This record gives sequence, C-alpha cells and structure tokens, in this order.
Amino acid sequence: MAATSPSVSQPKLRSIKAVAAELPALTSIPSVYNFQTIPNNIINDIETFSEADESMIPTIDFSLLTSSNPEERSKVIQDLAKACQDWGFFMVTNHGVPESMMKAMIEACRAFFELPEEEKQEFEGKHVLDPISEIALEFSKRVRQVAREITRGISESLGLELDYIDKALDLENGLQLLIANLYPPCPQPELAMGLPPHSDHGLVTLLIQNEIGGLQVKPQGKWINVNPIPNSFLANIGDHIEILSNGKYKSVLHRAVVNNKDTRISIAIPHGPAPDAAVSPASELVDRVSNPPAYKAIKYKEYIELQQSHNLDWKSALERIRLYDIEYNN
Ligand SMILES: O=C(O)CCC(=O)C(=O)O
Ligand SMILES: [Fe+2]
Repeated sequence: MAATSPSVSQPKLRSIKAVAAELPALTSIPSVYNFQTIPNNIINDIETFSEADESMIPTIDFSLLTSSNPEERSKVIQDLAKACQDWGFFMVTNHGVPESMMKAMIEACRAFFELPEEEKQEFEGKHVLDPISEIALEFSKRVRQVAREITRGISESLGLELDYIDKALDLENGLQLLIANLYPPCPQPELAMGLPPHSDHGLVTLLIQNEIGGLQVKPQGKWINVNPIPNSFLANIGDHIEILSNGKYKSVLHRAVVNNKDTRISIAIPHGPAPDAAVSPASELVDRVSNPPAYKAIKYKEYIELQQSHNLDWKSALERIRLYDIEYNN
C-alpha cells in the first residue's frame, strides 16, 4: 500500500500525521503547508465553486452493465458515454463488492495509519502491503473486476469492440495501485490543501472513503463537492482514456480539501494498462484530416515516470505529450 500523506510534495515536509499529533497545541499550520504560497496553486478559484451541481453527478448502476437484457445494456452504455463525456466521473452502485469488505478495508487503513511512525516505517519498501494484506488482496481482486467491466463498457461506448481496450493495452497484465490517504483535522483548512488539483494516470480510478467529505472535482469549470452515495464507488476517467479516445473523454481534475473537525480516509484504486503497453489514440477514433491524433504514443510506465518526476500538478504530464491544443472546460 502506498500510504501517501495529504501534503504537497516537498522534501522537507514531515508526515502530516506527525504534525497533526501536535494538535490541539498547534493552532496554525507551519508556513510550508500553506498551499496559497506555492506558485501555480490557485486556491482562490473558490469563486468558481458550485454547491448546486452536486445532485447532478451521474450514477451508473453496475448491475445493468452485466445485464443480459440488450435494452438495459444499451441504455447503461449510453449513460456511461454521457457521464464520461460531460463529467469524467460518476458513482457506481450495485457493484457487488460487499459493504462489509469496503468498511473492513477503510478500518484496515485506519489501523495502519494509527501505527506509531517507527512501526509504519518498517513496512516501507517491499513489505508495504503486509499490515493489511489479506483484506487488501481480496478487496483489490474484487475492485479490479469492477474496473475491467467498466472499461469494457467504456470501450463499447466509444464505438469500439467490447474488449478493444483489454486487448490493445494488455489489461490481463494491467497495473492496479492501491493508495490510502489520511487527512487529519487541520486548524486552518482554508490555507491548506489535502491533495492538490491533479488528474490520475491510467484508465479508471475507483475510490472509496469514510463518511467524511473532502473530495472536489472540476468537470465543467467549477469545483464541485462530492459526497458519494454510501457503499458506492466513485469512478473517474484517467489520462490514458483521454489519450486512447483522442480527447473525446477527458480525465477529470480533482483535489481533496481538509476540514478542522474530522479525520478523513480515502482509498483510491487506479487501474491502468500493462506497464509495457504503448498507449496512443485508437486508430479507429482518429482521422488524419478531420481528427488527427492529439497525443504522442507513450509506454504507460514511461508516462508514470514522467508524472512522478514532477509535482502532482493539474494535468501537466498529459500536456507534455499533447500534440496540439484541444478544448478543455476546466
Ligand atoms: O482523497 C481523495 O478523495 C482523492 C484521492 C486522490 O485523488 C488520489 O489518491 O489520487
Ligand atoms: Fe486522484
């Protein structure tokens, strides 16, 4: 498990948990955590914040994706196309992963975060999965099945063969990550940022969280609070669906804000191509004259290296491989 700290990536930052342990003695945040002083991190676009749109977040009933009724299936594929094109993210209900398993996973991560710093460090490196391995392995397996079915649906919604993405990007060997995020209460939430705005690499990320909100997404020029339906997954489109679809479906910007009362835990599970798969716009979806490829082909693992070698920052990795400007709402 990659236990990321909810902090901007700067080398001299301490674990946010260690800083939070000094609370409530700490009434203001150390200046290095002040998000507003970091160049390019415009937290002040709060005026573009919209409360009203939350209720419009699309929901995909997963059970219909596997329905044998062709009408139901075609309706949900249309819904999926619309959700991907207009929003880049959606909630997934009726996915079949037991509620008890989702809760146990959150609790396992909480227990991991509560370990003393020295004990947590013992799990650094290759043993990082150990403290939560049994539940994490079973959970990851189930979540992967959900993600692959969604990817098949996305493939079909783009007018491609159902298993086009599966085959083209060798999803049998596809990369799956499990990222646990801990956001302790912060005395000055308006100055800090739990996780700065970014898009995810890969195809589809599925996210679960405890009952505390904090995720915001920016699908159409405005930040929107997301409070997922209990027991649902929040799915978002990653950069590699944007590349494969030649920009028809765009990866969505999101960020996590903090609050001064409750600890938030989220678990993000990105699903990507096989690390050695080269990803480029699908030839079926480009046209040399009217719709030329908008992105360079790049191996998935090279893209990840590109993204990791820079600050987690808006959509900067995708911009590096984009061949010409395309229209973004965000
Ligand atoms: O904590 C969240 O809700 C967002 C996490 C996230 O975006 C990530 O880990 O990539
Ligand atoms: Fe993310």
